[in-house]
Amino acid sequence: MRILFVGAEVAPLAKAGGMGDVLGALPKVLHQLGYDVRIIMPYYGFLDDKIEVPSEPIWHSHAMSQDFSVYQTTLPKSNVPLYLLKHHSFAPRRIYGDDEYWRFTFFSNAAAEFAWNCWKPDIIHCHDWHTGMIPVWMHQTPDITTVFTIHNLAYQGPGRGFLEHNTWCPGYMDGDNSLVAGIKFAGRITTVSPTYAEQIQTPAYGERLDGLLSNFNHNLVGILNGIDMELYNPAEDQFIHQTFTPYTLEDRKANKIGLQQETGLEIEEGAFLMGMVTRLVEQKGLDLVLQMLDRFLVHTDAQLVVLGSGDHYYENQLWQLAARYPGRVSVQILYNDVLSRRIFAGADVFLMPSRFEPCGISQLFAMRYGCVPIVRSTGGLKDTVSFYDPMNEEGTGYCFDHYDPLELLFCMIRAWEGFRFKDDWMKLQQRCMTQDFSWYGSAAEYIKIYKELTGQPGELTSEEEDKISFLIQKNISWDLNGKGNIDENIGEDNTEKESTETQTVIQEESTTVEDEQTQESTAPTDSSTITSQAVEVVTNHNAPEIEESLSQESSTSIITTETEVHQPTSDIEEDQPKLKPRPSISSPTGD
Ligand SMILES: Nc1ncnc2c1ncn2[C@@H]1O[C@H](COP(=O)(O)OP(=O)(O)O[C@H]2O[C@H](CO)[C@@H](O)[C@H](O)[C@H]2O)[C@@H](O)[C@H]1O
Repeated sequence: MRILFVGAEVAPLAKAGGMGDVLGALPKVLHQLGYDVRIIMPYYGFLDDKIEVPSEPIWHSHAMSQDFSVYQTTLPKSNVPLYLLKHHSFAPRRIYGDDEYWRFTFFSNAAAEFAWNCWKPDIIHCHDWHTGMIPVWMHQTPDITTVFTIHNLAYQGPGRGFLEHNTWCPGYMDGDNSLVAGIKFAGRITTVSPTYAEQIQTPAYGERLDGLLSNFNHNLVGILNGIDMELYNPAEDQFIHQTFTPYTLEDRKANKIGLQQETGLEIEEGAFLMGMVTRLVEQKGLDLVLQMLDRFLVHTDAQLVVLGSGDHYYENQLWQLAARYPGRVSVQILYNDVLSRRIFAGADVFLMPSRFEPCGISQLFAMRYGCVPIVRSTGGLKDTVSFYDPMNEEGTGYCFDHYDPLELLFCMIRAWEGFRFKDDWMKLQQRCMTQDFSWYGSAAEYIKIYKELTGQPGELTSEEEDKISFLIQKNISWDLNGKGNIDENIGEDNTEKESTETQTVIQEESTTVEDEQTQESTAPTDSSTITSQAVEVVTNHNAPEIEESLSQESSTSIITTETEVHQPTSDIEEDQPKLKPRPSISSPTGD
């Protein structure tokens, strides 16, 4: 089956938020499971710094009276073919900007031409408003069907008037803007969590489309996002101060100290350190934080580090907060992947009190790095963070229901108290870190949809089921993807060799990013745990064959990785100063 992903962001090459994470990870997993999946994205001006692209394009054509070319390369750390669509409007070194309606309408149009005339897929998987017109155009192409994923209903794209003026709106087209067009004409509509799929059918979350979505609910399904567990692995992450696993949480402390040092916070190992990594927009619940933080800080030893950029209103408010609490509140107004990882690895808790949240990826990264989430139970946050019950040693985070500053305050107080019970806290962190946030389970749901839409039974083969359960086991067991010597237990395995190669590459880059800060990059392991988990893994009778077929895939991946792994992950990030110890308030210019 041939699947073409079309989207504006693809991590680690071009990412402004969570959609980029999805397009950078899900295709890799589908490819690993044997599907011919490819991605097309704009050839942004900053991509040449991040990836090697052949000098000759593979195809030329035109759309909306404009010429464009397509270049072919590979998604970093994978064998997934990646097509880059080149046009002068994408030459500026940014993803979004004033002319984004025109640019992305053009991008969709050119991607449709590509699918009709260059590489014809069975399925086009479209993402957000940027690609909403593709299902309309494909409506009369019977051998190409579409899946349309809504990452955020709040952004709906250009209206009907703009679309009619700039591109082809066929007579049968119906819909007021590009997002609505996608909803009405897609073969299947998906959104990124089951709870959000329910919520958007109600006036409170429907962004005026609740009626439409209720009408289409037979065609709407919520599939939870995952994360790239390989790229975000605290046991191997060379961008953090000290690698660690759930079984070596003592080592995590070095990350807390390092974070306090480089963000200008008081160096206090016992302080309750809260982190936020977020776009600074209304959605993310910043007004709740701003309303109650004074009260919390006055009565506790808490510290807060915020990394984000977005609305000036929130930037200003956060700066003022940092000015009132020097050494206790640090506000970093920038986009920086390295610092985000260090916050996940160093903070004790992660704040995400969102007004609404389609899924949320940041809380998944936080849990993966043992940073306990404090969330409002809405959308995907409700589906991914479970209520912490210390008595029964269950749950993974602190949750509150109503969008109310006092509820957030109580929740933070509970977390601050819980933090004093060190043994329980460590178990809570371990539970967070051993959740399955991989893409495998969700990829299976997408595969079923792709199959149904192409006229096959909407179920997995037994071989696919075996492979997926093996891979899930591998991800949560902290051995195969960590530094365990699992190869002694299940046949031939390239894991160790690969990690050494990857480490060398990343270590080199780490030196540049950290400005000559030297670090010991040991990956601690607990051999007894690893051995017992290894025994668990080998009980899967198909494990050796599956492992062998997968190791072929991943060993080639490493080779393609070398040039790309070490690149900065955002177009915005590269214009930012390198990370150094800094005072607690930073301006966008880094002054
Ligand atoms: N200043 C900064 N520096 C470095 N990294 C930063 C950053 N600001 C944000 N990020 C990163 O960007 C991503 C944000 O993803 P989220 O899913 O949490 O929210 P977002 O609203 O962008 O995504 C939307 O799409 C995704 C994907 O479907 C949904 O999960 C989500 O609910 C929906 O709102 C994370 O990887 C985070 O670490």
